[in-house]
Formats: sequence, structure tokens, C-alpha cells
Amino acid sequence: MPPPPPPPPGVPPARYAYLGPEGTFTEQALRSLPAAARAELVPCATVTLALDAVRSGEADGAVVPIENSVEGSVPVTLDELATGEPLMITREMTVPIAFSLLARPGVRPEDVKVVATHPHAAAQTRRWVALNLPYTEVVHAPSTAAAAAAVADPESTWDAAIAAPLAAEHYRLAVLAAGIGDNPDAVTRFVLVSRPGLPAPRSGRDKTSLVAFMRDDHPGALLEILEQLTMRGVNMTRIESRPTGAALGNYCFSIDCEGHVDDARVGEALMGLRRVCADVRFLGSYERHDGVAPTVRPGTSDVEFNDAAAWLARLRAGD
Ligand SMILES: O=C(O)C(=O)C[C@]1(C(=O)O)C=C[C@@H](O)C=C1
Repeated sequence: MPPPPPPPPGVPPARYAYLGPEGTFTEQALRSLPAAARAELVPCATVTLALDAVRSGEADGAVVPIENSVEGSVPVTLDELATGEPLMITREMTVPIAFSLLARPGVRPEDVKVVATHPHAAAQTRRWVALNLPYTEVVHAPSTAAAAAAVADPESTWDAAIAAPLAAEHYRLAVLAAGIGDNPDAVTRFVLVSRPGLPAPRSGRDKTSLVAFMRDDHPGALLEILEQLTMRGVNMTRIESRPTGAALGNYCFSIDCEGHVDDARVGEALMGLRRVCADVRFLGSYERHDGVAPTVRPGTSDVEFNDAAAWLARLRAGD
């Protein structure tokens, strides 16, 4: 394939931060974006640093992991998006996850006493490790590639890393075992995050992300939030509660739902949430990674919402 054209004269290439170092699954997710081919890619040691690079203007965007099909959400990403200077999701993408056990050349499987990896990777290889390395200690690293980079150092006290097959080439490590994930169909979802601005254009196959902060703790508080979505025919694809950090028992709800902020039913639901919640943080509308279009229930299409609004206007005007 010919190399992508350079940016026009005077226009610096976009800078994208990501959870690094080189060789992470996050880097694979970022490289799946056509724009990455023309961009400067900036590896960051943590999700927090990658997102802060966007907040400070050091990077134009950041790709971070948000959810794994086996281990669930990535709490640091949910919490960073729910607090601090607002950020906006503009794209999502998925990467199939396959793990290898990597070690310095010459290290044998029976020599592996300590294996390092990211906590989400540890959770996805738990059964394989229990069966094949029963006396091995599993320690956590900031990312799978950070574990591989550390293991490549002959002074390392870690004997092996669980990482992406790509990390073996990158850090010149030997593959002691491949395909060691407990679930061969594991997939991780990543998001591209930028500073707030115009939401990505409506594609008809969109998702909207938001964080709803409860006004106070009372019977049915969560139900009240859910009603705002259900009564407008908005289908949720994910909801989870996260502590706000303010006090014990103080929670917010991280929600993904089908549709775009420009869809009448989603806009109306957001207005409803704004009325019943202490705060609502809009995290963006963006095209779904799987291209699935929502089913619009009778009475909740744009035409029907607009027709109802026009009818009310006529009533008020005495027409
Ligand atoms: O450590 C990496 O390689 C990452 O990109 C992070 C991460 C995650 O946060 O879940 C991404 C995909 C895998 O599920 C394991 C780790």
C-alpha cells in the first residue's frame, strides 16, 4: 500500500496519545484508525496520563481501553471520563484479544516463578495460569507491553510477561506459549477521546455515552433515571454504577445507549435526565463499532417527536 500523503505544508500532523509503551493492544486499536497513519503517536504510561495529554492540549486525541468482553469495564477510564476537565468520545473500535507468554530467550517454562501483566490480562488468563503455572506469582504492570518491556531487561526480577504476540517482536522476547487466553473470543473495546466540541456526525448507527449523577438517595432514584430513557424508546447498551469519590455510598451511573444526540428521542431523554439528576455529563455520540442500527419503536421516531412538538405549538398559539 502506498504511504499516506503528508499533511499540507504548515499543518502539523495530529498527535494521538495512547496507553503504551509500544506493543499494547491499545496501540493496535489506535493503528486501526486511518488517521493514525498520518499522525504522531505518543505512548503514555497510564490511561490518566494519556487523557491528561488531551486535556492539556499536548495531544489532539487519545485512545484508551474502556471495556473487555470477559473482564468488564476499565474502571480508570470510566472514572477519568466522569470527573475532571470534560472530554468527549468521538469513535470506538474493538480489537480481538489473544495473549502469549513471553520471556527472555533461554528462559524455560519451568523457570517462570513470577509473571507480570496488566490486571485485565491477568483476569483473562487466570485459568490457563492456574493449570500451567500453578506455582507462579502473577504481578500487575501498567500495561501488557510495560510488562514485556520490563521482562526484556536482564536485570528484571520478573521471569515472563503475558502480552500481545506483537510485543514479542517488539521487545525481542521468546514465545513460551501462544493463545493462552481463557476465552478465545475475547474482545476489548477502545475509545478515541478528544476535547469537547461538535459531536461526531450522526450516522444512523450511533451510540451516546453519558454519566448521570443522582440528585439524592431515595427509593426509585435509579428507576427515575432509567425511565427518562425507556419512555422515549432509548435502548441502553451498558450501565454501571461507579463511586463518585465524594462519600461512601455516593454513586454515579455510567451509561451507553443507542442513538445520537441529534436523534429527537435521545435529545429528549437527555433533557429529562438533566431535569431529574444533580448533573449529567455528556460524553459524546459516535458511530458504533459493529454498525448495528437501533430499532426505533413506534412513537419515538424524529418525525413523531417533531409532529408532537408542532401540535403543542399549535395548541399554545390557538391555531
Ligand atoms: O495492556 C494493554 O496492552 C492494553 O492495551 C490494556 C488492556 C486493558 O486495559 O484491558 C487492553 C486489552 C486487554 O484486555 C488487556 C489490557
